[in-house]
Amino acid sequence: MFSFFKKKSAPPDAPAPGAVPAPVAAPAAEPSAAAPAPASWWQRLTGGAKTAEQAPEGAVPPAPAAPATPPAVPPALPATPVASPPVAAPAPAVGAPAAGRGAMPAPVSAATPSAGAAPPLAPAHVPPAPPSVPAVIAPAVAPVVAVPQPSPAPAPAPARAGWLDRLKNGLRKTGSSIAQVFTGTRIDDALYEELEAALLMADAGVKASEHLLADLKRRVKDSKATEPAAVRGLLADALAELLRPLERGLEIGRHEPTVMMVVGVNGAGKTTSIGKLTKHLADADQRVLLAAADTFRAAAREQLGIWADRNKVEIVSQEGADPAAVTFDAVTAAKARGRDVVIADTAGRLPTQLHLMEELKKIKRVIAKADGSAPHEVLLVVDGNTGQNALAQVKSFDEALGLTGLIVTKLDGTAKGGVLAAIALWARERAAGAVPVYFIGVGEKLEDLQTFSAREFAQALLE
Ligand SMILES: Nc1nc2c(ncn2[C@@H]2O[C@H](COP(=O)(O)OP(=O)(O)OP(=O)(O)O)[C@@H](O)[C@H]2O)c(=O)[nH]1
Repeated sequence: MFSFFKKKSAPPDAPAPGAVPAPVAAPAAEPSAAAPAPASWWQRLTGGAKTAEQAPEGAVPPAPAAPATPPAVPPALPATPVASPPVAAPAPAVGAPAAGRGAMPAPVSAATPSAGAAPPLAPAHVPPAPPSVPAVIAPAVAPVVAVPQPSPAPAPAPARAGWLDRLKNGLRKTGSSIAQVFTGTRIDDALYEELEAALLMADAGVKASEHLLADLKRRVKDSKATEPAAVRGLLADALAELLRPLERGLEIGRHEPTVMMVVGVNGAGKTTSIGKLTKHLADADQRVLLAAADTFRAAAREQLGIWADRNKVEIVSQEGADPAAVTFDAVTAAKARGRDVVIADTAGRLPTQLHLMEELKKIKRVIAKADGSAPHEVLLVVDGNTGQNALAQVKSFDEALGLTGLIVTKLDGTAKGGVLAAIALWARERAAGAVPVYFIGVGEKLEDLQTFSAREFAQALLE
């Protein structure tokens, strides 16, 4: 079973979890500091917050024309929202009852969008009614929230074993694997030198390699270890400790909707990761709306459209439009329709392409005009194959946009996974705190997007 999200911990200023009421009639208004903390997706799932306030897709108005440019100020009603044509999608039956996951019937009351709140924007296609809350996990009691814990046990559950093997195989693809260093009989300078070389080969970089070696020597001394095999265990501890600040679960539900902006260089795996993420969100009864903010590359829009069709979620997409305008309309529509999550897929770009980086900043600014608290996540997708270059990308995109999370892809095919140690070391010095690695990609299949566990990753790197 794919375990994707952790239960959200209560925000520091929120009332005690038990006192958090399920938002039974949440409007699409921007959250204010004084408002009670909204329930997480998990809370809504277990607290039954999906209620009649949801406008069924049957109430979606027809598609008008798209704006040429993003509005300068956030209008209550966008004058000309995006009309995105269906992307080779068979139109699902409008108003059809939800099938599959839930035991409870889909909402049937079609709330007509109010004239003052709902923008007349239409999605590329209208998915069936949202899946209902499975009865088996809908207790009426207030939900319990818990802080995500790093997995303490090195022995993975069978479900994780498959992808862990792929991760290990990928990370093993170096001529001198780190594990080989510990096959000798003595702990001496030669062992440490070999280890440093192996860490550098794994693209941990000079600073992180030196940090790990110094930490390891201290641990060896403290534990009075005498066998190289024991040193390997101590290195796993040191690495897991270094990586731990990167381990944090993605929270959904603090905002309605949670708006995510996904950025990265060309081919990093943005669209694929969005597709996988969308699938898992949809499976968790989250109503997702995608924004195809790569408006110039037809293939990019089509690829996202295919994921939207597959997952039966809405997409806002328009060829040649301003990416910021498309994103603005997507956020506005999601707010009006009470969607849970908006994910904006942006075009790939190098951080050195300054005009394109300016475009990303503009998208971010315009999202904030549509929803003052958004974007709630600015996610950078980096290709693990790029090694130290991934660190450079993280730094550059962070400087331009202020990242809130990372997705590191293609770790199934790289020997350069050590770069995560370099990212972790950099994150220690970051004024705004560590940027978490929400997910890692270990293949092209749906189940190959996994949550990041510092301990598991450390073990995999050292095998
Ligand atoms: N092996 C492997 N391949 C991946 C992974 N994630 C993505 N890919 C592949 O990487 C390629 C590029 O992925 P895309 O999702 O198109 O990348 P993108 O960042 O959206 O690309 P642009 O839109 O051109 O910027 C595709 O062939 C994906 O299947 C992963 O974790 N492992």
